Amino acid sequence: MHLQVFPLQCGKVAIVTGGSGGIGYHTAKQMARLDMHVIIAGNCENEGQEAVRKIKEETLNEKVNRGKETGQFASNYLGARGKRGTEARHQILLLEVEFIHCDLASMKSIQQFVQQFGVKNCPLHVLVNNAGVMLVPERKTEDGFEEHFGVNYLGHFLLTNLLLDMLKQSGTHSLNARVISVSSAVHYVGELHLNDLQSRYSYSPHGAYAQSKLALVLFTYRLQHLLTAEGSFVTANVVDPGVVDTDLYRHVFWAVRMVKRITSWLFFKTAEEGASTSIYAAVSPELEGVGGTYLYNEQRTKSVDVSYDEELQRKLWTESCKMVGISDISRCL
Ligand SMILES: NC(=O)c1ccc[n+]([C@@H]2O[C@H](COP(=O)([O-])OP(=O)(O)OC[C@H]3O[C@@H](n4cnc5c(N)ncnc54)[C@H](O)[C@@H]3O)[C@@H](O)[C@H]2O)c1
Repeated sequence: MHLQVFPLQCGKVAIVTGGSGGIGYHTAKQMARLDMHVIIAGNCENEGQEAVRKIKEETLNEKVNRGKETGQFASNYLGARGKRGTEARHQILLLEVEFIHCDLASMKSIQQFVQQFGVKNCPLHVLVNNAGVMLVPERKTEDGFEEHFGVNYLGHFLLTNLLLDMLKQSGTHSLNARVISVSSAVHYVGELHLNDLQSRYSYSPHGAYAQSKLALVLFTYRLQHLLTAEGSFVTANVVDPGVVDTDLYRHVFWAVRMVKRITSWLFFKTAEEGASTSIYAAVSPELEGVGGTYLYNEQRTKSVDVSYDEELQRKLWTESCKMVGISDISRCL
């Protein structure tokens, strides 16, 4: 698959949830390649730090070469020998990619993450709501939400709302801040049970996963509606990465996993290919000022009919505000 090349994004800051592995890792890495400052938000410190180390290692040489070409980077930083050179190299390694703990299954952890990020006092240009779980056994998040709904949707709903002011402050007329939420083609068969969002009365892992991904689409369209209404320079789009060979399938029945292992080269995208639409949504100049779209294979396409139901979008938003206890409810309506 052809991966597009995008202009450098120097000075921009991005958060990628679940950036320690799979599609999120390659999204974070590609953004770091484009000179963005990337924060990986994840629920496992070891995996997060390992991802940071790998991204730095893999992107450093490219940056050095690019710097050599312009003659600036190398002389300013890496051209320096001895102690100054070591210090400069160290400084580069400290910058540009970092991990901050954020467990989307815990509202407290999400709030702590936002606080920690806020202390940095830096702008926020791109938020990629990428993290997700699929077909996990029936269980609840720390706050008692069904896990697919809680992690895939509600955690991102809260995170986005808590970061919204920072995104609004960072977006400009010519360079909008962007919110990208990673959904799935499974949303086409999803049903939103407003009277049973927690799947209390009937639970199936497939149904719960599909509902969470449909909720992300409805959320994105409602968010875009609200942002447009108040004239914010922030856009929200939703992405379908396709069928991608990652750890997401670890809870799938073992026989299916065996078949997947044998046939993955035939039917599955690599994680790097799977990240391409998220990156496109995050940085493509073609999408400047464009929001409320469903993107697949770097193209705009239609999501399921019910996702355009504005009444349903509004009801889900209101219900979500109640569930996460956002006090400033006027902002949510
Ligand atoms: N792989 C596919 O075929 C496919 C298809 C459609 C959509 N998606 C979506 O793409 C996104 C990325 O999935 P992937 O395929 O890279 O899977 P993956 O399992 O490799 O990555 C998921 C990431 O989410 C993180 N995560 C899980 N629970 C978390 C929590 N409580 N808090 C914070 N982070 C958490 C994991 O640590 C991991 O980094 C998911 O939203 C998934 O639903 C994937």
